[in-house]
Amino acid sequence: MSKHLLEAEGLHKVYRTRNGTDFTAVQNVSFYLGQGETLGIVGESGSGKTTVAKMVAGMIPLTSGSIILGDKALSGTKRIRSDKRSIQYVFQDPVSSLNPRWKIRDIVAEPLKLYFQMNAKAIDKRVDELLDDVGLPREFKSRYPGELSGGQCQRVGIARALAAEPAVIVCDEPTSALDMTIQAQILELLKKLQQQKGVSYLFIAHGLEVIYSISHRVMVMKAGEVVEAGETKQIFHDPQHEYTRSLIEAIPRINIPQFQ
Ligand SMILES: Nc1ncnc2c1ncn2[C@@H]1O[C@H](COP(=O)(O)OP(=O)(O)OP(=O)(O)O)[C@@H](O)[C@H]1O
Repeated sequence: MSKHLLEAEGLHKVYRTRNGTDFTAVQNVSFYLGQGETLGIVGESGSGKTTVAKMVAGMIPLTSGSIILGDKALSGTKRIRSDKRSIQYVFQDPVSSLNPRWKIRDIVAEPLKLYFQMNAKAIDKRVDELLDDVGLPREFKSRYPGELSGGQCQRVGIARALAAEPAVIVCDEPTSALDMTIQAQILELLKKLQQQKGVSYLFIAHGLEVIYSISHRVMVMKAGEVVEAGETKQIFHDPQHEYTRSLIEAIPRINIPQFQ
C-alpha cells in the first residue's frame, strides 16, 4: 500500500512528432497527492503540465514510470472501469469540453449511467443534487451548453466530474478561459467541494497566482522537468530556483492580497 492516495514515480513521455523524430516532453517527474489535498502544477506553456495530467488520467500512454492509486498500480491507457472512474478530468475550455448536442441533464448523467447501476428516477435525483452542488439552477437540466456562459459550462464540467465520485480530479487550467471574477468563483467552488467531499485535485496552471489560494503544495515545471516542489507558502516566500522567482515576479501583486 502506498503512503499517499496517488503516487507518480519517474514519469517519462516521448512523443513521436509528425516528421518522425522523437520529442521528450516529460522527464523523470515524480510527485504524490494526499487525500483531500491539492497539488498545483505550474510552468510556462510547453513545460509538460498537460502531458503529466493526461498520463495521470490515463488519456495518453506513459513512455515509462508508474502511477499508483491507493494500493494499485494503474496501467497507462487500458484502465478498468473503476480506475477510470477514480480519476476524472476538468478541461481548460469549458464550452468545447461539453457535447453541444446533449442537454445538461444528459451530460451530467453520463458518468452515472456508465459507472453506477441507477434507474431513471435515481439518476434524475442525482443530477439535481449535482447541479445544487455546483451552484446551478435545476432548470438548466433541459438547456444545451450553447445556452450557458463559460463559467456555467465549467460548473457543468465540474458536476460531470463529481458524478463519477472520483478520488482525484485533474483540473487542467479550469479557469484560464474565464474572466477574473468568474475565475475566482470557480476556485471558491472547487475549494468548497473539496472540503465537503474530500476529493483531491491535481491543479494545472500557467501562473502561480491562480494556484496560490487553492494549492497545498506546488510543483514547478520547466522544459519537461520538475525544477522545484514544496509547500505553497515555502514556494512563494522562499523560492529556491531562479525560474520560480521569475514566475513570482510576474504576478501582479493586486491579484493575491494575502501574499503582500
Ligand atoms: N501529441 C504530441 N505530439 C508531439 N509533441 C507534443 C504532443 N503534445 C504535446 N507535445 C509537446 O510537448 C510539450 C509539452 O506539451 P504540454 O501540452 O504538456 O505542455 P503544457 O505545459 O501543458 O503547455 P500549455 O500550458 O501550453 O498547455 C510541448 O512542447 C508540446 O509541443
